[in-house]
Amino acid sequence: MSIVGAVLVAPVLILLIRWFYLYYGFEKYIKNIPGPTPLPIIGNLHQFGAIADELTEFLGCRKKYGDVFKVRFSLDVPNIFISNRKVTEGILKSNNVLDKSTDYNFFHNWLGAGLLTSTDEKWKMHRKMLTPAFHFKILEGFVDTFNKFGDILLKRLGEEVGRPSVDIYPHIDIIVHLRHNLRAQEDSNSEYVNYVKEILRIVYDRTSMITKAFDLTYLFTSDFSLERKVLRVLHNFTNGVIASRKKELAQNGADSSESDTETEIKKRLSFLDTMLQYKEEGGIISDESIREEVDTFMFEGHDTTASAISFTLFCLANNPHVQETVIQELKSIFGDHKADASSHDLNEMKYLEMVIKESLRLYPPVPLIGRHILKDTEIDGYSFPKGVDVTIFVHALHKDPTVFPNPEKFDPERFSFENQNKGYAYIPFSAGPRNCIGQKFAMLEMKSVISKILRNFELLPSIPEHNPKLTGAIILKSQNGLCVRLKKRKC
Ligand code: HEM
Repeated sequence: MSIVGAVLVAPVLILLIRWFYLYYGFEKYIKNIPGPTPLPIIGNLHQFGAIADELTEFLGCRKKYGDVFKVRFSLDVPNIFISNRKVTEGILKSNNVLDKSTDYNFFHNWLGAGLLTSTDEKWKMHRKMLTPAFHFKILEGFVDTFNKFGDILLKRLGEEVGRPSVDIYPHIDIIVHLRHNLRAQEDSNSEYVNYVKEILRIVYDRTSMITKAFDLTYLFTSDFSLERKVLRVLHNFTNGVIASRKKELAQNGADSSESDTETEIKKRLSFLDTMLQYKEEGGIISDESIREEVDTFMFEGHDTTASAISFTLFCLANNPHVQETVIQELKSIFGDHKADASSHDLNEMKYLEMVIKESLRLYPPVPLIGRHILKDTEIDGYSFPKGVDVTIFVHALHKDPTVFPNPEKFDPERFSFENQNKGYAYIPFSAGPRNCIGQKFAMLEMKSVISKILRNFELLPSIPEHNPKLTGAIILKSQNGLCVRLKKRKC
């Protein structure tokens, strides 16, 4: 063999040896777990990467192999998919399984080690520091802001009245983003929003496409340079938000009397203030860490909430009896008054909360949650050896017919007062120590936006009938939009 031939063959041989070594190393512990047969080096990437809709493929595996199955996406580690409630509980409750799975590494260039992606002491410290920013009393302060942006949304939706079919998602998406981000409001094309979409697409592709999954081959794709450009814009943007807030605090002080606009900025960024004050008082947190948290919250707080609101509106449009019951509840709270909802009013919307919960069951905005196993772990007869990734397959977990009879049916009564406790069979906000820090905030915002829309518009099924095509392994979306019809409500 020539020297050139040897140079080309040697790396492939090394990769093959490494793959077989790791494959058999893990396989002896997880051979009782079924799954599709992998190919050397690329594992099962060829089976998932080539199709646009991984979620459907995973559901296919769930059907074929059961509620615990294995897949190999990466060069090194198997990924065990779980939609079994007992095993889910064992994983999410464990203090030994707090690290995120290998896939989350693709977020690092953007989010660094923010709350979603960080581990160990840094995560513990930041979680403790940021938890007070989500106290009920602080959240109450956001209600006026929700109302203000709800009014902008009503104006936009008013222009769609009478059309046979309106995709509701882009309207909700833009309002949720704008509400979180003052500077995006100044940018009518919302460059920031578009760049967030682009980075999510890049991260998603990296989790599923052979050419993009490996660092070495990724270097030669067009996404490599695009990602750098997108990150420059996103990080500059966030740094700008932080710098202007720092300046305001320096000029006015946190407690100084403020104009309406200033108060609003402060409310919207109160978790940022928490970090800036912590630093001011001598706490150790770098500017880079603050930036990572702001990016993390902007991501976690937007796309999830926009997805949840849009799917709930779609469910309401297609379930007129449920919509009517929500309207009766709203009438009992507001009577004939046109006033905006207060935080007390939002807390009274018990049936609407059941509706939102049922929508989060059928359409969980985070359909997959990943963890990395750091210590050999045994749960309910399954071995999870150190080094494997596990994925809690929330989308499938939520359709367990033993907990949710007739699981495809939209039925808010499943969450009535006496039916509240679903344990680990229902986890739209995850559960255990790494659950969603923003869940109460999200529920308040969802109730505010949805009740405002329903008080002004009747939601009807679109013409022609619309069937969403679910997609998205990071955030659940519909490939063909979420279409409804809007009619001005007379009451
Ligand atoms: C309907 C809306 C929302 C849903 C369904 C949702 C769901 C989730 C889920 C499933 C996780 C766990 C992710 C994982 O382990 O990979 C999570 C974590 C997180 N969420 Fe949410 N979320 C929502 C809204 C929000 C909002 C509004 C915020 C902030 C304002 C937020 C901030 C976070 C953060 C920072 C984490 C990481 C927590 C940690 O690891 O300590 N989320 N969320």
